[in-house]
Amino acid sequence: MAHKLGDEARAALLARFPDWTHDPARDAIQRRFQFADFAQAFGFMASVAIIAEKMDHHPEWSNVYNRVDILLTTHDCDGLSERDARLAEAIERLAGSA
Ligand SMILES: C[C@H](O)[C@H](O)[C@H]1CNC2=NC(N)=NC(=O)C2=N1
Repeated sequence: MAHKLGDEARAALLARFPDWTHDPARDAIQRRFQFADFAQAFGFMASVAIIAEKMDHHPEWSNVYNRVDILLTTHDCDGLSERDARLAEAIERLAGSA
């Protein structure tokens, strides 16, 4: 069972991922990624999808051409959990190598 982050842990997560913005209403973090073209964007999404499935933790996302908007939150606890931090970490790594 995922546990919702407390205030201190949430602040630490937000500090760790400065390129992500916090949505207080959802208790979620979100970020826009921009790629050279659709193929790059979709390849990134495919890589994220594989990792998300392995983690059993999935993004809420949308794609328009070369843009991918990702929102992370944990539905099981209706807010941010350590699972979101782990997935954000993996997404940042993939984006860095894209
Ligand atoms: C049954 C399945 O393990 C759960 O629904 C998983 C799937 N992926 C998930 N993804 C996210 N973002 N939050 C969850 O609580 C969650 N739960």
